[in-house]
Amino acid sequence: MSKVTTARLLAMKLDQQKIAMITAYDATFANVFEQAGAHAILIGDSLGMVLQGEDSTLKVTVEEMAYHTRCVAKGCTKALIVADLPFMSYSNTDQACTNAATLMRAGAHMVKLEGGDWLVETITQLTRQGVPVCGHLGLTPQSVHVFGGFKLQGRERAQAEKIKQDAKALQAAGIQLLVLECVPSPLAKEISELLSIPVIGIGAGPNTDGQVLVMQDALGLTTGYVPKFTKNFLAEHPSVKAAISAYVTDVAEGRFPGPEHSFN
Ligand SMILES: Nc1nc(=O)c2c([nH]1)NC[C@@H]1CN(c3ccc(C(=O)N[C@@H](CCC(=O)O)C(=O)O)cc3)CN21
Ligand SMILES: CC(C)C(=O)C(=O)O
Ligand SMILES: [Mg+2]
Repeated sequence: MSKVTTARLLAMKLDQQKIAMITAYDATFANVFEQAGAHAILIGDSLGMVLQGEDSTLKVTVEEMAYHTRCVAKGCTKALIVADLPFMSYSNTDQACTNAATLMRAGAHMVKLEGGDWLVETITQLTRQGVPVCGHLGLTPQSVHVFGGFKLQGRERAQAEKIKQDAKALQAAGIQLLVLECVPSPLAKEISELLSIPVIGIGAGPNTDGQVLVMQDALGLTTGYVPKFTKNFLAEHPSVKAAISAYVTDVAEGRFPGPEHSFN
């Protein structure tokens, strides 16, 4: 596999080849995952939960994200490296630019931020200044206390319409990738067809342009409550590399996610 760029991900959407993304937080796993064929590696602020043991992502700092981004970047030569801007690190355009610069200097190729049309100006500025941006809609974990828990989003008609409008606004502002988390499968399908950029789902059914999973979930290591949209690929495979290769091919061939991993 040659170097993955945003242009390559767009070409994959047009060719109906599914994109496989997975989180990683260090050089060792990032390297194994890219060898296993993952197209993109996400340094997710989920590290607050899976590495730090917190019950939300809210305490994660830009410095912590930069440290893990540096670690991942050392282990990767091919995958697209996407880093989350953490909670309250992009409250205004200047703050977003400063913090995005820190993550890009740490080795990210793209930054991800959670939210809808209120981010239009921020996305416009970031992209103008050379920072590729990934959006994140649906269940945005940084808003867990607004939602009252990690709950499915977009079930009601008005809520679904808002997510759709936000997706269009973010695309118009310049995002090159969108993560759609925990929404009904038909809504995710509709948004994936509506947008020209690739849409990566998690708990969003099989009809998106790709999938993302938290690595601890994909390897069956998550303690406590395991979200229904995850699958332990290590259960049926002899090594971490084989497990993630299976994830990549199951996504490519439409075997993952199945109905048991999706909300209808
Ligand atoms: N291990 C792990 N996996 C993740 O996917 C993940 C994290 N951590 N931390 C950051 C966020 C939080 N996420 C979560 C966490 C829990 C649910 C969850 O419990 N979902 C319920 C849906 C409940 C409903 O029906 O509304 C589920 O059954 O999956 C969803 C997303 C996704 N991200
Ligand atoms: C669950 C994914 C999409 C994420 O944002 C993270 O790992 O932080
Ligand atoms: Mg995140």
